[in-house]
Amino acid sequence: MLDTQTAVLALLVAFAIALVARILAPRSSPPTPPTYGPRWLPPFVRGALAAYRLGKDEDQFLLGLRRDYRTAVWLPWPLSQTIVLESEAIRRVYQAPEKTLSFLPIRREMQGSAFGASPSLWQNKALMHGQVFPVHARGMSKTNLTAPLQRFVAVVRSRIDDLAARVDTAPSGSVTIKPAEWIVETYFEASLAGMFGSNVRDAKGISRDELWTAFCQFDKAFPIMAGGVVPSWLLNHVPDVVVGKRAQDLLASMFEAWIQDGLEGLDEGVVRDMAEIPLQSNLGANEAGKLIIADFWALQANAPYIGVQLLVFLLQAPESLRDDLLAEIDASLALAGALSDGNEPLTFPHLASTLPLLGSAITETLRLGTSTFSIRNVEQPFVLPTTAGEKHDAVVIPANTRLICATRLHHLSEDVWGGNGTAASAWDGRRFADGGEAKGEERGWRSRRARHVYGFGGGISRCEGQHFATAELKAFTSLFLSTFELELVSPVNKPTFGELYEPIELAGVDKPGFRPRRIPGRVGMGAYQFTDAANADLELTVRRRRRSQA
Ligand code: HEM
Repeated sequence: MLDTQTAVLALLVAFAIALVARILAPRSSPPTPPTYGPRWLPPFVRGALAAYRLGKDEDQFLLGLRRDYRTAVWLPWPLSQTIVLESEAIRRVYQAPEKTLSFLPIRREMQGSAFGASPSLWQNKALMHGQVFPVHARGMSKTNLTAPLQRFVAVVRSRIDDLAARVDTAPSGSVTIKPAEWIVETYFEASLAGMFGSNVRDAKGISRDELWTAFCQFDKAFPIMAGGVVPSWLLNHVPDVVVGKRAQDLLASMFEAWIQDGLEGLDEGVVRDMAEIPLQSNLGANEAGKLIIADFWALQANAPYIGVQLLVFLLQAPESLRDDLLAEIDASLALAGALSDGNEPLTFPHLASTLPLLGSAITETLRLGTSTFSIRNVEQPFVLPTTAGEKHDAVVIPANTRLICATRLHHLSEDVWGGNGTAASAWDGRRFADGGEAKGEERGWRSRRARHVYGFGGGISRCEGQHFATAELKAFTSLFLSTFELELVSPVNKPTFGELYEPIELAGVDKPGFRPRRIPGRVGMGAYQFTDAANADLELTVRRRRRSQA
């Protein structure tokens, strides 16, 4: 029989062995994210189901993913990527360096798959990584975009003058315009002149309408060509792609002819620098033309549509916000002074320092008016923390796979944006405007939160055009609002309202708000664009602004 002392000793030894065994035991690595869809279906059916549901209703699909899978989920072929769903996990992705989660190989590949560059250009890693990307990044800095911004503002001023002349000669003193068309066209023309100069169409004799049509056709095909979901053997049979590639050819030949003409009208800048790279590598003017299709597309595919949304939200916002905004704009324009000797006073520093409330409204519009799938190649296994209450405290995304971030979910998160009596889904133009100290807010808290909006994407793939785009939006909106009194013709009681518009809540407004219905299927592509029917329906009454006598 064992005495008590021996028994205690045996227990202590057993405990010590168990402890050592536990310490020495190989740690199990976190599991990979779950796979989308019911277990009993084969993976490709689950993948196809995910693709179908994503295209049908992006928001509903994404919100369902977060409810069912929380941090991340693997979407099988044809999507073949992990989708990251939670805010903290997305932040970790954006913090990761190129060597862990890479983007440059994808950016290079897109030059071929979406913009039509030949393999001799896009597969040339030394040329792309050594010249194209760094030259582009340098060219897109604010200091190198001074002249493009001046040209942009000059075209905006002249289009506003033309509209004002129409208003002045109208017997009623007002005209009704289709704002979605007029605003998009204004941004299109002004930013084209800004970045490419005014003569880009001339060498090939392409009209404004032809260029606009080519852009729309190319842009429609872009998500299919760039998405990498449709296999290449099928791609050239998709009708939108056939039309889009024809438009791509037209754009390439227009840019080619212009480049051969010495880029008439553009003395310097990022577009000229980009065109020089293939020329100096003896790849020819057509290749150079294809390279700058990327700039042309990036310039036009987002900013005009944010411009329309911003105006639609502002014109439905509480009157007090609009009054404060007009006062801010008047002060900014007064400080800038008039155009003198062709010197444009609306410069980057001026626009950045004088329009904080407009800046807040723009950031808020980016929050609710975009959906971006920042994409990465996973170079090394990447661990993501999960949220409280999940079965495991981390998941690992395996190497040699792809992941995308669902920024739309972060933008709709009540945990991040809710509280303060304003729902995350509501548009609040003051959300990022400081001045809440009297309500106990920390100084600068609101403007600091603007960094957490991912309308321009994030991390190593963040939009290189963000400064130019923000300046465009500030310049256009302040000149437009300071010249005219604007009123949206309410579509609310039209029988087609439900079909053409979607509801949106606006902070401080009792009645339901609306915005034009977005194009379905254009998922994760940045700014929402609207259906043609909604664009054609939306109307705006424009009259001269009456300034109150001080
Ligand atoms: C409000 C307007 C704009 C929005 C919402 C926007 C949004 C975006 C987004 C979401 C991305 C991808 C980010 C990611 O994958 O993480 C992107 C990339 C890019 N954008 Fe913009 N953009 C805008 C305006 C512009 C303009 C005006 C230009 C050019 C002047 C431009 C040039 C680019 C370029 C060159 C890239 C690619 C950067 C890269 O591949 O690393 N963008 N933009």
